[in-house]
Amino acid sequence: MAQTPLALIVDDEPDILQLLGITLSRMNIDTRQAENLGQAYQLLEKHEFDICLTDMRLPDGDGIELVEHIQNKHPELPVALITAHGNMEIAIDAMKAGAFDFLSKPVDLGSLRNLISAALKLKQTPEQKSKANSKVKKQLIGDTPVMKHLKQTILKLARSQAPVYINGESGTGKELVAKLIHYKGPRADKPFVPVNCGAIPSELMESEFFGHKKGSFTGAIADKKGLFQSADGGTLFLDEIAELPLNMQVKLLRAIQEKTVRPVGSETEINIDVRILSASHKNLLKLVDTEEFRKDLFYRINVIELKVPPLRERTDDIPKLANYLLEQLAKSQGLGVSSLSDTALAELKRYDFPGNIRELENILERAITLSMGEQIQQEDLNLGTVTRTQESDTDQSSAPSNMPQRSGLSLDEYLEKIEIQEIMKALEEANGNKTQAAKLLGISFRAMRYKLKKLQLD
Ligand SMILES: Nc1ncnc2c1ncn2[C@@H]1O[C@H](COP(=O)(O)OP(=O)(O)OP(=O)(O)O)[C@@H](O)[C@H]1O
Repeated sequence: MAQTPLALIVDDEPDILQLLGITLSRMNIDTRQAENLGQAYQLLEKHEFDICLTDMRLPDGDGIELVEHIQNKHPELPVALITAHGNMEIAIDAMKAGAFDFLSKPVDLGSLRNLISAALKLKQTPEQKSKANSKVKKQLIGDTPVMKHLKQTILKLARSQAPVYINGESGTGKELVAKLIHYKGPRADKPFVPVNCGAIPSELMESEFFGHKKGSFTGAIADKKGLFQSADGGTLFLDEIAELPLNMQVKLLRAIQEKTVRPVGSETEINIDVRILSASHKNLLKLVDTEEFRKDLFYRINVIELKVPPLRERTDDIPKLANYLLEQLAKSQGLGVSSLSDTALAELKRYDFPGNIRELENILERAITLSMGEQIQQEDLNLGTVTRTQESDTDQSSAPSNMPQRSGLSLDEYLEKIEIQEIMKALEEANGNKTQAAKLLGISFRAMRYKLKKLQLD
């Protein structure tokens, strides 16, 4: 029979200790209680706990000290902080220090139950772990020190409920990192819902995120669940979060803080339990400075920031990554696995990869076709743009050698010509997919649509 879980609760108010003790025992959880840090440290030495709940203010210190102590001495033990209502700053500090989650006073029973069940799931059996792992079809390849560190951080963050903001250039693997954080954590058996914030037309955003009632606007022919509800119990991944219009940022912040949503046209709020992961290739802090991104939302989603390095900063990963991608491509095309000649590999190691791993995938896919089943040669890679042997490593703004001639054109006409050339190139690389092409160019989907129209390319 499975052992009854054991919780450590730390609070200097005997009434609260008693209340939490009774509540947890109704959930079949045994408790040990401490009224201060000193007692908590002693109990931690004596027992093997499954979860710890601590108040912030204690007679001999604060809850964050306890979080830090547990991080150092018992890193496997999930600890949650109970904070005064609305004190988000402390909750965020606690999560930065390694708290698994937080609860606001007065403690809501539903939230407590969700928190406890997520914490207990961290003690997964090896079978449960491998079942969850099998849901991520792709692996994060890379053995360079930065990638090793990234993989370790992912495992650590998977155990927490803290919001994580993933920053990195287009195609570096931000979505893959988000998926791994979800599937390696206690929410793995609930949905992972990715959403590209730049691809939803602004007039539909509220209904997409929060759902709508039938008849609430023209076209609302039936009730519709929003993305938050679809992700309930799991993770909502807000990709390209910098593209959210300001009015939507306010609504999103409210939903995250209150843990409720109200579908368009509905009178009632619905409770939701969703972990928020977000990503962008832009510098969000700069957008906060220029007031294009709300500071309060920035601090709420950016409790932990994770950087995914560009491929050009870890060229030693290229051989392994290329082989892995060639295997994946062979599988999806039902063909034999191609290999790369030494010169082709050397050429890849010199290339700059502005589109990172997604670009490497595209290059290899094209090269497989060109090599017609033989070993892939340097010329099959067709790397038309500048490689790092031709230009210095640091000068990333250098122009490709196939720039159009300016002769006779005004500056505006010339710039337009370059714009058309770059857009066409990105569209070709993305096989005509506008969302992906926009990503390669580092612009929003809306900006892409606008440019295609303006330049009469659509
Ligand atoms: N380290 C890696 N190992 C193996 N495959 C990877 C790795 N990183 C990324 N990929 C693959 O590269 C492709 C692009 O990755 P992903 O979509 O996660 O990037 P992204 O940073 O979210 O891109 P964007 O900013 O354009 O949304 C995916 O097919 C992904 O599986």
